[in-house]
Amino acid sequence: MTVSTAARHLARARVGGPGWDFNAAHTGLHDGTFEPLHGHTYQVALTVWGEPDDAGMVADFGILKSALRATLAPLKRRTLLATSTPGVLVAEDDELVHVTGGGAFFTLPRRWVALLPIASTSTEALAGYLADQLAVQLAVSCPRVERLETTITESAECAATVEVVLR
Ligand SMILES: Nc1nc2c(c(=O)[nH]1)N=C([C@H](O)[C@H](O)COP(=O)(O)OP(=O)(O)OP(=O)(O)O)CN2
Repeated sequence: MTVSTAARHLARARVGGPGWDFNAAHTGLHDGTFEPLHGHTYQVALTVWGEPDDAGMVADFGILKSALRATLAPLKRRTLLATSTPGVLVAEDDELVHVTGGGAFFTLPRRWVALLPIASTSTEALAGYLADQLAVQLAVSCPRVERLETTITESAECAATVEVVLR
């Protein structure tokens, strides 16, 4: 006997996880003060939801991995600096980036830095940055994706997840 159902299937596809690591430095802001600059080996994952197509896919894993890889590439082995932190001035010239505020003043070579238009480099903020970048890309390349979620794991015990609803 064949059992059929008219229920709409919302499928979830996931890429990333173990093996999707990148190293970066950052400094979190705690009570308005920068903590010392330090590094993490961040691990990332991307999950998408949507109704599968006739081939049974919500989005091709290959396209999802390419989008995730492209989004991570500018962050790898860089110092991640937020450019929209209240009370912190980030100024750049061709060679250098100068950061003033949060109880610190430091200068780094421009090529070592990824400037991110976010308010902090907390794990949550970084997950939100990735989610926003991926939402823009997947809205074009994966039109069946209705919702996405990025997770960044900064250590065995600390991770953050941000969700974006596309439509
Ligand atoms: N919700 C969040 N909390 C904290 C974040 C964050 O991004 N989101 N970040 C930090 C620090 O910047 C740091 O990266 C991690 O701190 P912590 O886990 O406390 O790590 P430590 O090694 O310093 O602490 P141990 O107690 O030795 O594990 C803090 N909080």
